[in-house]
Amino acid sequence: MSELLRIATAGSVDDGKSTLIGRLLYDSKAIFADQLDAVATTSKARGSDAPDLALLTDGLRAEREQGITIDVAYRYFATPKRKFIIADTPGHLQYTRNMVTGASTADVAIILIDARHGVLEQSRRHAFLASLLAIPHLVVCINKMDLVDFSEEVYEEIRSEFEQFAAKLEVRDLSFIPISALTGDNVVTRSQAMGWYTGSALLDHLENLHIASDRNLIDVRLPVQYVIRPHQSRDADLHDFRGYAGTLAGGVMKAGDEVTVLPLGRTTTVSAVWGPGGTKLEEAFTGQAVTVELADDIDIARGDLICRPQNRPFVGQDLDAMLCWLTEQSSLVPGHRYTIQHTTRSTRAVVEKIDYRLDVNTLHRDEQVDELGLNEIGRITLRTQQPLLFDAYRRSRETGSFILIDETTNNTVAAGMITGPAYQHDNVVWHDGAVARDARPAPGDGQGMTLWLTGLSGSGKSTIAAEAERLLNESGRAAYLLDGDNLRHGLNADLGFSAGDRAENVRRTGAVAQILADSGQVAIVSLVSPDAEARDRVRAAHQAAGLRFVEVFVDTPLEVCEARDPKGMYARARAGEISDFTGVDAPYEAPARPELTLSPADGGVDASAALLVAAVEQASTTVPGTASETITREGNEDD
Ligand SMILES: Nc1ncnc2c1ncn2[C@@H]1O[C@H](COP(=O)(O)OS(=O)(=O)O)[C@@H](OP(=O)(O)O)[C@H]1O
Ligand SMILES: Nc1ncnc2c1ncn2[C@@H]1O[C@H](COP(=O)(O)OP(=O)(O)O)[C@@H](O)[C@H]1O
Repeated sequence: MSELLRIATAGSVDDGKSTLIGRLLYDSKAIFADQLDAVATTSKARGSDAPDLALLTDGLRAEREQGITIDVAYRYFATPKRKFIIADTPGHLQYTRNMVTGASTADVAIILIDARHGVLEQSRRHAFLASLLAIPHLVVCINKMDLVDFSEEVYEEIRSEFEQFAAKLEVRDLSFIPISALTGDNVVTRSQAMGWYTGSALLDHLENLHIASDRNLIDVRLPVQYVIRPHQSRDADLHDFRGYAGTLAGGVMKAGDEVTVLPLGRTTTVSAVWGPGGTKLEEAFTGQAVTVELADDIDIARGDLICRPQNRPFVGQDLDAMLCWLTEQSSLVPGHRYTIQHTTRSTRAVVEKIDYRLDVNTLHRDEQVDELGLNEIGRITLRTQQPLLFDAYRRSRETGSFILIDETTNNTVAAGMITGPAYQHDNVVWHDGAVARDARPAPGDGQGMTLWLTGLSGSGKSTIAAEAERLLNESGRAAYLLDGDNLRHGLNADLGFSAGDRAENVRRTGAVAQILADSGQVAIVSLVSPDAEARDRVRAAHQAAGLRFVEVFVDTPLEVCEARDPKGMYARARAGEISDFTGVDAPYEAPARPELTLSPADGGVDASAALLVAAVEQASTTVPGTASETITREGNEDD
């Protein structure tokens, strides 16, 4: 089955959007002969020999002009390689609203720029929206190249200006193609007139865009849409059937999986997964409609969510979100009550405050606002009557988005993208405690410190750290393991694996470790933490607070980690199912001067854990807050 690509187009009619869509349909022979004839006839009647391809989408435009029922029109076409859906969002003023509604499921956004005019305000707006909506791929088509003599300089100038702006946004994959939708240059076939351009034509680019790894296969999320109860079926075989139906919003689910049902929090096992038409599935993936059976009878209702016990969404009533206001009939006013529709759950919500309104052209934040009007985007704090089960939109577009409905008109008035749970962090002041560090009845000898294990996934950090934690506690020394995977289920559940998120992961974990160390315990951190500078910042913070910090490099070669592959992650990364995987397509910076380096040559988990315990003993003799020296190994002083 060829993979479907959802495309959102951005650009006004003048930029050549209709012509481009028409050209894609025409040159890929995706339109019907009678439509072609009609276009040829109309074009001739208007005195043109060449077919006016914009006419192909004119029918849609006419429909739109009559009313506002169709804001976004979808065009389907296919090539032997792939099927495509283009969401054709009309330009003009309604643009923001239409893009927010039409593009939220898009795999790729095409932004059109008129080569004669260069990067305009609206180009920046389109790029911002694509990034806000977390559309994974962005293709900037610099159109009408024929009108600038196919000039490479013009192309390069626009490209560099756009790149500068995009650098301020979170855009993962950005490409540029010089085209002429009118003449067809670089749309379906490579242009003869632009020999200097070595990339592929647009259709080729779209056909080969790698989207499998954009899907979230990690976070299992099944919002329950229907409960199929026993005795509801007249079919005797199905008499005892109790199933939970919905669309898998993330992850992979299969029989035998341990799952937790939220908000109740009961844990059970999946006993079967059914697909549409009652076919039993080996495995179900993100986006598939499924019905699951569970081993235990649990009271589950529409709006509940099935996830993995160790990987849960946020549960809460207070959330921060970016909100786009979609109607001109009213404005968003804090304090007003709406119905919020989030996955399969709907409840009441009050927008508590507008933190700022964002000027999508300049990215300027205006904090002095008390309402949001049509097409305006703002960051808001919202409180719901019932708790929602949500993720940050960056992590999951399905469990991270919602709409607001006006209860009096029943109209959708806003679309929202959740940034995370809302915390009350205004006006916070640090309080010094009344207990001095050395006055604490600390467990063990009270010599708190942080042991920071860094290394590739599969290097053995968690295994060695867990064993060291056991040994230390057994010997009466309070040690607590902060494992990266585990923290990502709670404290760091809103973080992904971008460089920025990893740095934040390290910062937060460092802060928690510091608290534990301050309390007299040994905080053992096991985190890939690939960025040397981020680790150094944690070290500096410890030293500034007069605490010991011991950096341990778990130096297991990539080949060994990959051969171990304890969670099958490397295989998935190599298959392109996971992107930005450390060691595969994301960097790892080894520590320059770690206090201790562990390697498989040490002789196994026990030996490595013993070295860690020895490191704790040795570090305890150093002056806290000073740069620690390399840990010497017993009987192996040269190491
Ligand atoms: N893209 C990518 N890159 C690296 N690791 C990934 C990724 N996606 C998921 N995982 C799994 O998450 C674990 C690493 O999380 P960390 O919090 O330690 O990572 S980091 O310090 O923020 O880089 C790591 O667990 P460990 O194998 O225990 O290290 C992986 O299993
Ligand atoms: N010398 C060793 N040190 C640590 N782990 C080892 C060693 N030899 C084999 N292993 C195995 O390698 C795997 C390491 O996985 P894990 O501890 O989860 O790594 P990480 O936390 O760094 O991702 C475990 O399955 C562990 O049993």
